[in-house]
Amino acid sequence: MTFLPEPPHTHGKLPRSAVVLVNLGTPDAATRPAVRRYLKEFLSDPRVVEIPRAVWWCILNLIILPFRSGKSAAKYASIWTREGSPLKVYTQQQAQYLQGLLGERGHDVKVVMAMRYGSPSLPEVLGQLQADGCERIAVLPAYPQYSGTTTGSIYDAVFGHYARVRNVPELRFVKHYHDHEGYLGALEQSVLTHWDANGRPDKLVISFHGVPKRTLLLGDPYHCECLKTARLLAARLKLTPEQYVVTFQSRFGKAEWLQPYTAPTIQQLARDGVRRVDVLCPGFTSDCLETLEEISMEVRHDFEAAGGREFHYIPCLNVAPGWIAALADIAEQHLVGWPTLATPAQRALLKKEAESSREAALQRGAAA
Ligand SMILES: C=CC1=C(C)c2cc3[nH]c(cc4nc(cc5[nH]c(cc1n2)c(C)c5CCC(=O)O)C(CCC(=O)O)=C4C)c(C)c3C=C
Ligand SMILES: [Fe+2]
Ligand SMILES: [Fe+2]
Repeated sequence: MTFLPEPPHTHGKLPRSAVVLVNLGTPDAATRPAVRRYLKEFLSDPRVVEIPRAVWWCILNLIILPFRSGKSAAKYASIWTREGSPLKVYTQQQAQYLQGLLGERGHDVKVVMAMRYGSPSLPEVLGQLQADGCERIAVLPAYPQYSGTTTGSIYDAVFGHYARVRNVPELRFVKHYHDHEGYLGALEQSVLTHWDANGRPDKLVISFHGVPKRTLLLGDPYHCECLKTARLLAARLKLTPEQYVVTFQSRFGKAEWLQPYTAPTIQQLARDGVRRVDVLCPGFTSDCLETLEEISMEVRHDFEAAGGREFHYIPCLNVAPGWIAALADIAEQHLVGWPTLATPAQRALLKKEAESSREAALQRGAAA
């Protein structure tokens, strides 16, 4: 075992703190080879698929990758933007706005984003932070609900990277924020804004990404955290149990996943005469393939084909100001005790930097 080379040490240089916002990852392009590369890395993770390795290697390489890559690439093409994959574009913007807001709150903290699969990879980003002199790192997964398949896997990748590093920084990990006031408040605000503009549905469908049911039986808290998010959000929206339903989407493979499944539930609602459904996906903090294609295209079509009249997809939190404020609150709660608070002169500089980064982001948005 050899360790990675250390960056040169400079005496007297002030160590900095950093927040790494980590999301799942996405292909580099909406093409068959790029999607195949991404799926191979993602689906080879033993946290994601818990089948004996030799058996899974055969299924993955001989069946899944040859058949799924092309189909998935076509789906990605339907949501791709000029700037790239929505998941990556939003995560990048969130990191930028978070850096700006933490700066406005007086913190001298570097905020960067990383992807668990694909690029920019965790080893790449963590290596760069070390080169930049960051000796305190807070890892902030983009998943409000903890699951071993997602958050647990990010932890693995961080530990795996530092297992190869001699001078390991001080580390903190956000585990979950499924019941965080700021997160719930941002969700509530996005639903109310949608309802103010469009009226209310007959049923609100709160759809989370599924996981195999086996993981729940083996102790993964994800299902419980999803139900808690939904219950707390419904209470804020003053919904009765008849006015909303919690479902699980994106089933993969033949095994049973968490139920009820989103698509069949929504089809049944249409058959039962429910005229309008609104769908919210609070487990995703950025819009992505699973929301923009699966929910807003496929499930919308299923609902309408089954006789439903009005289907509304309520977008993810993305860069909503309330969400960026919640991210800043969550980050601050994990920075406690670290010397991130700047002097008045540094604060003025941070404020100026935040303003120019906000302007640059707005100009990029206007140009896109
Ligand atoms: C095979 C098992 C899978 C598990 C378990 C799983 C859990 C899981 N995933 C997310 C969030 C996202 N998943 C996304 C895409 C996606 N997910 C799987 C499979 C599992 N996910 C696949 C094969 C794919 C790729 C697309 C496809 O071919 O269908 C995405 C979107 C990525 C994007 O590029 O836009 C997200 C986000 C969570 C939160 C989760 C468990 C809690
Ligand atoms: Fe997934
Ligand atoms: Fe999907």
